[in-house]
Amino acid sequence: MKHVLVTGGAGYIGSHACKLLARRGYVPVTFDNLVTGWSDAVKFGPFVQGDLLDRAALEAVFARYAPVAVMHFAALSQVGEATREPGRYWRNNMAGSLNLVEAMVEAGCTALVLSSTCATYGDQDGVVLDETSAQMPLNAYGASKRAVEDMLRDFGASHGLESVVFRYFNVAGADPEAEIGEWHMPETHLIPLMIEAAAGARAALTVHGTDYPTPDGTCVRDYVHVMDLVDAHIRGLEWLLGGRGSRVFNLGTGTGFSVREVIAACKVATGCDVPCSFGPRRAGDAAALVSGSRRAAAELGWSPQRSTLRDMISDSWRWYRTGGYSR
Ligand SMILES: NC(=O)c1ccc[n+]([C@@H]2O[C@H](COP(=O)([O-])OP(=O)(O)OC[C@H]3O[C@@H](n4cnc5c(N)ncnc54)[C@H](O)[C@@H]3O)[C@@H](O)[C@H]2O)c1
Ligand SMILES: O=c1ccn([C@@H]2O[C@H](COP(=O)(O)OP(=O)(O)O[C@H]3O[C@H](CO)[C@@H](O)[C@H](O)[C@H]3O)[C@@H](O)[C@H]2O)c(=O)[nH]1
Repeated sequence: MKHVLVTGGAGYIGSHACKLLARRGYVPVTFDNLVTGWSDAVKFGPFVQGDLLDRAALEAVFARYAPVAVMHFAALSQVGEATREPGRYWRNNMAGSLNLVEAMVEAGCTALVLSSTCATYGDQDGVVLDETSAQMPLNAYGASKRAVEDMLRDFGASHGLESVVFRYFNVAGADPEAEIGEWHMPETHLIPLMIEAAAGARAALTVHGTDYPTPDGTCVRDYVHVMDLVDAHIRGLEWLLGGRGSRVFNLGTGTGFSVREVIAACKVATGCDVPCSFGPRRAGDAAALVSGSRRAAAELGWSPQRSTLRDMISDSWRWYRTGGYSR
């Protein structure tokens, strides 16, 4: 059995990756400190509770499981928090990833799939964002992710570390079987907050900014279903295990939706009104982030199957109605 080390496997995207890895015959070994994750989300393989900043804990996990590759999801990832606490973001995301990569090199594990983000592109009005676009992050979150990408290039050149870097656009939805889903405490992401408002668990959704240079004044994002996203990760893993070398891929559908459009789709998918209030812009937000690349389709054969607003919202709604990890 091939073990794959999944950092952040107790989190939203990492837990969905574990489910798909297990289904495809791998043993996902979760390494997570539970800073934003849930032990209840670790259902598909062994769990090692540990911190990326603890080098000895990382060395122990490589010695025990000898993973063939690493999927590296563990990070702090809230744009607003990163703007308020840049030091925490640089330490966790950058220093933590350095520890991980050094432990990999020492253990002779040379394949890494990285969660990066379109937040590394920053706010490039009117520019089609593909993998060759300039990276000009607006906040410590995006900057720390760009730095990890740079670090991987150096470790590739000097230590033979091969990496597939995925720059995700906005990830949404949940396991259609509602075994796992998105559950953050506190929640900051649009779709789960909107669902709480639709369910009456929150007084209203605050729309952050209505004066952006977009067709309806609210921010535009490219939403991709978490199951489609983790399917790309398996393809990236197999690309590396097949010896095809380091590569960067955007993961988005190429279609952008404004906050107002997502709210309208929520009303249709759930049959409930979404009470809204309208507030100022949120610090660190770009006006529009939409992928302009077909590289993942062309080279990995990736084809999103559930990334419609209807499916993403319906799957999140179903998961929310089961009670999440608060049950
Ligand atoms: N959700 C999105 O829309 C989105 C978009 C782009 C990129 N990403 C990236 O995808 C990855 C996963 O995001 P998510 O939404 O699942 O977040 P999440 O917060 O649900 O999961 C992150 C996991 O990492 C763990 N973690 C954080 N720091 C750690 C450390 N030092 N040591 C061990 N574990 C640690 C947390 O406990 C958590 O379980 C992140 O790297 C994020 O930057 C997410
Ligand atoms: O209560 C809310 C929450 C969000 N938004 C807006 O909704 C959009 C999406 O916000 P959110 O769901 O918080 O996602 P992003 O801030 O776009 O960030 C996500 O997507 C990035 C890539 O775009 C990733 O890097 C991050 O990890 C991930 O959190 C943004 O325009 C927000 O301003 C609101 O209007 N009200």
